[in-house]
Amino acid sequence: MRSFHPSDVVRAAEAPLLESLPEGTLMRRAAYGLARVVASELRERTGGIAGRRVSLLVGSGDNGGDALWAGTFLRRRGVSVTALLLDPDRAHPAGLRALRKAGGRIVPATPEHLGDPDLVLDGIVGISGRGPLRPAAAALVDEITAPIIAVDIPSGVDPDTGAVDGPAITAAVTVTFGAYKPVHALGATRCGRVELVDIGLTLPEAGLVAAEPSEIGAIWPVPGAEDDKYSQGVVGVRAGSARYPGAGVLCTGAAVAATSGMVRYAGSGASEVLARFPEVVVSPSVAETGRVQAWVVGPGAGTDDEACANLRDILATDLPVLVDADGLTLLAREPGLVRGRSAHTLLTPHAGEFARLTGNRPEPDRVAAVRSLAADWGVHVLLKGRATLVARPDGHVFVNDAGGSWASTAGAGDVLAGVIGSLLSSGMPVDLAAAAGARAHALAANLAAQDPKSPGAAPTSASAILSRLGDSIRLLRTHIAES
Ligand SMILES: NC(=O)C1=CN([C@@H]2O[C@H](COP(=O)(O)OP(=O)(O)OC[C@H]3O[C@@H](n4cnc5c(N)ncnc54)[C@H](O)[C@@H]3O)[C@@H](O)[C@H]2O)[C@@H](O)CC1
Ligand SMILES: [K+]
Repeated sequence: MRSFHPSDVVRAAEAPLLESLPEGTLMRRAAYGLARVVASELRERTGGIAGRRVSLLVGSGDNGGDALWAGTFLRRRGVSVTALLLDPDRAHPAGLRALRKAGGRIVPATPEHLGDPDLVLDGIVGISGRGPLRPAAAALVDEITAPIIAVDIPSGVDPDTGAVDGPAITAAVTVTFGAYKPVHALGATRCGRVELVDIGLTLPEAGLVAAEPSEIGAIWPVPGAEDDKYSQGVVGVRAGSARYPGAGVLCTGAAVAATSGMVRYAGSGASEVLARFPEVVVSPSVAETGRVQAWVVGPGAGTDDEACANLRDILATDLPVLVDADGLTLLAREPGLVRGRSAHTLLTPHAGEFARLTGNRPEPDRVAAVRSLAADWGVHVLLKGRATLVARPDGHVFVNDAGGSWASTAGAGDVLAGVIGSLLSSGMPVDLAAAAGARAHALAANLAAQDPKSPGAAPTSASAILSRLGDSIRLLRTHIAES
């Protein structure tokens, strides 16, 4: 698992080292690692290091100090370094002295001093930064055409929430120190590739984690020698309606593709489902559906009296239940249906549905928002987005950065619900089922946007995502062999 630690935890972990090590050691350790990444980027991008040009954007804190020290180390490798000071009176004194001694140029942060660098280091603010870039920094950043390497975090992006509320850095690479911070998962599009430099911190267990592909591949259920169609889990899908028959087809099809267990469908779209997936066992109603080990209820299922009665009946079982889409709209009116359940419930809202459930949109602190709903209602919550979050009632959160936004298309949520429902029926713990499903779904969407016969990517569709689920799961499972 990759762990993400908020800034107060990182600061607390730094404190004993700052006490015990000679002054400046920790910063030089960080800056040395940073300089190595910068050097290798220079080599990769320009074919060499000596004689290349690097500009440093230097703010008023230790983040600027890191940049100045990295500039000092780069000078020693023959790089031409210019430090642009945003707040000359408050720039890190020891870092300034060191860079000056090493032959770096030190100038005020104005556009005419930017020059034509090969790379720019963003040392404007680190984990103590709050809010967007201030106007002078924003104006300077606007002029930059060279790739930016962010020091610790991309400035202007909130380190703990990844929220952006105005001008901010978009980096090609982010070099972080001691620990990954939440921004590296929640604001991944601003960070580019993230490199971690170990500075020897001892950290507590994290409350925000991301599963590695190999870990998901390793837990994905596949049939064993003793398995039959029932032993692998049977999922019931109550999705689709006369108005939205496609939701039933997509959700059920995804459940079929995700595991080898059996899929039962209950609802008015049975003939459409059967026409596309003859392996599904259909019945016209929830009451007539045979035994299942988990339910998915809600995608395109409507909000009429019958849909409401079905939701009640399904939630009255002692089985894990995933509630999505129309099911969430109904729940918003009657949260009592899930609050008292003894079995697990997983709610899978997008931001708008989240607002319907809680009265507030989840931004800007999506992690806090999802934790609060999970704890309040005693449920698991999967909040959809570029970074999908899965919160347990105890506050533990999985994050999955989709690595692309191709899944932002109609019906993609129905596919996600089917995948996770299938994993739930296999007996997988709810948070892992949700995290694994989110990962496989995002990967399938990225695959669907690509074409092996031509480079690049193009918009895709829920049906195409469904058709690439098998490839996605195969890819996740091959990571087991690789790692
Ligand atoms: N403490 C240490 O020894 C180490 C700290 N490290 C670096 O230190 C950073 C944290 O440094 P600091 O706590 O000094 O603070 P920062 O450098 O993150 O921020 C400096 C100051 O910027 C101001 N500021 C806040 N928001 C701003 C904004 N939007 N625009 C402009 N200015 C703003 C504030 O006055 C803040 O105190 C880390 O991110 C990391 O880069 C690393 O060198 C590792 C070791
Ligand atoms: K920074």
